[in-house]
Amino acid sequence: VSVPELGVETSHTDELRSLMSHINDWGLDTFRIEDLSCQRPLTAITYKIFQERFLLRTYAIEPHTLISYLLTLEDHYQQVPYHNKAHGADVCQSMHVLLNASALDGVFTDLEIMSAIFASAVHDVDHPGVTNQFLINTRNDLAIMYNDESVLENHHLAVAFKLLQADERNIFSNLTPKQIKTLRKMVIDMVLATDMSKHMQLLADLKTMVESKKVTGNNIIMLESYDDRIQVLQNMIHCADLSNPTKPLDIYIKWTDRIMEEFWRQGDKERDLGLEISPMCDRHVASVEKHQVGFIEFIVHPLWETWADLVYPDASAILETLEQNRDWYQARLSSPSSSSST
Ligand SMILES: COc1ccc(/C(C)=N/OCCC(=O)N2CCOCC2)cc1OC1CCCC1
Ligand SMILES: [Mg+2]
Ligand SMILES: [Zn+2]
Repeated sequence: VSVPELGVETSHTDELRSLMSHINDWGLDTFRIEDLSCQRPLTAITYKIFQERFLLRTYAIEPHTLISYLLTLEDHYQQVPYHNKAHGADVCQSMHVLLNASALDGVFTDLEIMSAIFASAVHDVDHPGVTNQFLINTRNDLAIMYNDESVLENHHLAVAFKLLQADERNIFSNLTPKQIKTLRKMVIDMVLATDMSKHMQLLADLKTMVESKKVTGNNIIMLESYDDRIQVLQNMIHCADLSNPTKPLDIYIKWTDRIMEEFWRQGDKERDLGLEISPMCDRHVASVEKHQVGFIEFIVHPLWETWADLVYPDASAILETLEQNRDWYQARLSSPSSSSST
């Protein structure tokens, strides 16, 4: 069974191929890839990364099996404003770039790298566009199923692994049982770490690691235990998940428009249900710029500053862009407020 060169059927092959040649660059325009890939950004990007890292050869993965899994995975992302297949594709590509930090050169095994790319691609599959708290407050079946604990993140994992059970989609069929066991544990640990309620603990542990950072002669980070290795991978997927404010401003603004629309639709549901409207979810009380400045000040910058310390100087340019973007939103705060999309 033959597969198209870029993994997806498109009439824009030349343009898509040229865009894909920037797969290793921070700030790749996921929205343009969404259009050029005929609405298949997750399949196109993940397929390219697997090829770029020779993972099909290393793990004897059939191209059509990988495409079949990725297309089905992509179809299981819901059509919600933010947590859709474009976000999955964006986090996957961002993780791919973070893994290339020179401070991490040769640190992770191929299995750990494949686990990280796979975890990123699947990390929000079947996201319903509402928060864990909303699912808990409305006694949603998912909250009942997962006893209010990391409800969404447990669901994303269950869906991702269930899709692997079909032979024609089982991309890990040629891994040894031990490899599959290790990959499954690492993917679970990484996706569960994208639950925002784990943020403070993750960041505290990362800071401790940075303070006691051990490096080799040429500034490569030394990670001896599984706990140390998975902690770095968990922080990487968390950084990738919270990377929108570190991207070129025009791309960041598009992500802001999407997350706000998703939050406001949740607020609309809460209003209709007579529930208290969650913070930032009331479209009639919008302060988009203020919330983004707060998000960067209290969550995103502390995380990325610590990450930039760990892999110094690899993430310095990213931190620079984050600070410029914060200043841009800050400046709009003091001037007469106008919608963030203009
Ligand atoms: C571009 O703006 C944003 C991008 C991403 C995110 C978040 C929180 N991503 O976190 C991953 C888990 C997640 O999505 N959750 C779990 C907690 O509740 C929120 C939904 C928030 C953003 O902006 C928010 C904050 C300031 C105004 C709106
Ligand atoms: Mg998530
Ligand atoms: Zn996410």
